[in-house]
Amino acid sequence: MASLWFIFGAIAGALLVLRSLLKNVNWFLYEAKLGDKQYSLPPGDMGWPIIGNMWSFLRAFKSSKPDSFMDSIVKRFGNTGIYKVFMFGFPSVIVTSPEACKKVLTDDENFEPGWPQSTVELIGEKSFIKMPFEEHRRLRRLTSASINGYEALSVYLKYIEEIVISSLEKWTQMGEIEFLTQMRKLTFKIIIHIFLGSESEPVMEALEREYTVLNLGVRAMRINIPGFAFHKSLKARKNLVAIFQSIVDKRRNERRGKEPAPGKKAKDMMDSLIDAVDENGRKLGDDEIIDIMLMYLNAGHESSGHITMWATYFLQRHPEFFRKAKEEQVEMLKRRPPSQKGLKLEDVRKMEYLSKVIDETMRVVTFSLMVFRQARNDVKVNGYLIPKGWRVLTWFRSVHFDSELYPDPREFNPENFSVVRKAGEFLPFGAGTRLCPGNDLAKLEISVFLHHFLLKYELEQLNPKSPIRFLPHTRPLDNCLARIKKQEAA
Ligand code: HEM
Repeated sequence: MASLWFIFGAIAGALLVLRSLLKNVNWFLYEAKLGDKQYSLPPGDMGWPIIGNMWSFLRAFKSSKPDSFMDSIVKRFGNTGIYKVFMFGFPSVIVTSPEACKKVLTDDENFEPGWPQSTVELIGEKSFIKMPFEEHRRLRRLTSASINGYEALSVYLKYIEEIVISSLEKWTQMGEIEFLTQMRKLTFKIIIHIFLGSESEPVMEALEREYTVLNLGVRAMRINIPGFAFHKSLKARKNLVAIFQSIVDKRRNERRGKEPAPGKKAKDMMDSLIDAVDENGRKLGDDEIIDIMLMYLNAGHESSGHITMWATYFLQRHPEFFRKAKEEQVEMLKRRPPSQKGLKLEDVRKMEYLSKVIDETMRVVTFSLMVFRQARNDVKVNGYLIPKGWRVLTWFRSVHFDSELYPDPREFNPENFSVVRKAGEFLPFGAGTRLCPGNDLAKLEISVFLHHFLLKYELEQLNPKSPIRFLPHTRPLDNCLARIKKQEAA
C-alpha cells in the first residue's frame, strides 16, 4: 500500500516538474534571450509552448463571457494596461488603456502592421495589411479618394437610399429572415456598386458566398487540414482570386479594344487601380490589384452589415431610445422642403441623436476586437518595454468597456456619447495612418438604413434569447432570425 502511495506521489511530482518546465519554454525562447531587458517587460504570462494563451482566449471567446479572458489577466497582474502574452504564434504585448492604444496606433516610426500569418494569407500579401509604408501611403490616398468626401458620398447616398427602401419592403414580404444575413447581402451590394460598378447578379452572389466562408477562418487557428475553418477559408480565397482575375481580365480587354464597356459610366475603384502609376512609371500587377480589391470589399461590408443589424436590434429592445431616435427623424422630415426627394448628405449630418445611437452600438459591439502591430524597435509604453519584433494587440474591447470612461459599460445607452470623447477613448475605426478609410461611408450607410427603418418598420425577433457568438465577430447565433414588419401606425 505504502509503495502505491509512493508511486502516485512520484507521478504527481513528475507531472508538476513537467508542468513547470513546459510553462517556462516560452520564457526560455523569448524572454531569457533579452538579457537584463527582460526585467522591463510588462507583467503577464506567456502560457504554454506553441499555443501560448490561445486556448484561454478561444475558450473565453467561445463562451458567453468573452471578457473573462482579460479579466483574469488583470486580476492576476494588476491594472497596468499592458501585458505580455503569447498569441497567434508570436510573443506579444496586449495594450488595454486608451493612451497606450493611441500611442501604438499613431507611432509609425516604432510600429508597423503585424497581422497573424493566417490573416495575411487570407486577405493577401499584397493588400494594405502587409504593404510597405510608402506604398501604403500612395495607394491609400488613391483608393480612399473614391469613398471619402462630400462629392463621392453624395453620389452614393442616392443608390444607398434606393436599395435600402426596396430591401426593407421586400423583407416585409419574405416572412422569417436571418436579419444579419440579409443585412450583409445589402451592404455587400452597396460596396460592389461603389467599387466595381455594375457587376452581374451571379458574380455578386458568388463573391458574397465566398466571402462568408473566408471570414469564418480569419480568427481561426491556422490549421490547413480538410475540415478546419482555415482550410475552407483558403479555398474560398482561391475562388475569390479567380473571380477577381476574370474581372481584371475583362477590364483590361475593354481597354485594349479602346471601347467603353456597354452601359459603363463613371470610373470605379478597379479602374483607378488599373490606371495607377507610381513616380517610377510602374503600374500595379494583377496580383496587387486583386489583393487590394479583395481587402476593400471584405472590410467594406462585413462591419457595416453587422453594426446595422446590432443598432436595429438595440433600438428595438429599448423602446425609449427607439422613440427618441424616431422623433428626430420625424422632425427632420417636417423641416424638409416639400419639393425635396430623398435624403441629402446635410440631413444625415444633422442626425445628432442617431449618430449617438450608432457610436454606442459600435462601442458595445466593438466589431474590431483588436488590431495588430509589430514593434520595429525596442520601445517603451506605459513605462514597460515592448521588444523589437514582438507583436502588439490593441485591445479595443477593454477601452470600450472601461467603467471609468463608460458608466455601466455593458449596458446600451446612447447618452454615453453626449460627452465629448477624448482621443483614444473611442476607437471603433482605429487611429493614425491606418484609420479606417470607410468610416464616413459606413456611418452614412447605417444612418440611411436606420432613418427608413425607424420611420416605418419594426423588428420582431423570433428567438430573442438566442445566445451570442463572439468569434469571428459578435453576432446572435441564429443570425437574428426575425420578421421585419410595418409599424402599426405607419
Ligand atoms: C462600422 C463599420 C466599420 C468598422 C467598425 C471598421 C473598422 C476598421 C478598423 C478598426 C480599421 C483599422 C485597422 C488597423 O488599424 O489596422 C479599419 C481599417 C480599414 N477599413 Fe474599416 N471599418 C468599417 C467600415 C469600412 C468600410 C465601409 C470600408 C470600405 C469602404 C472599410 C475599409 C477599410 C480598409 C481598406 C482598412 C485598412 C486601412 C489601412 O490599412 O490603411 N471599412 N476598419
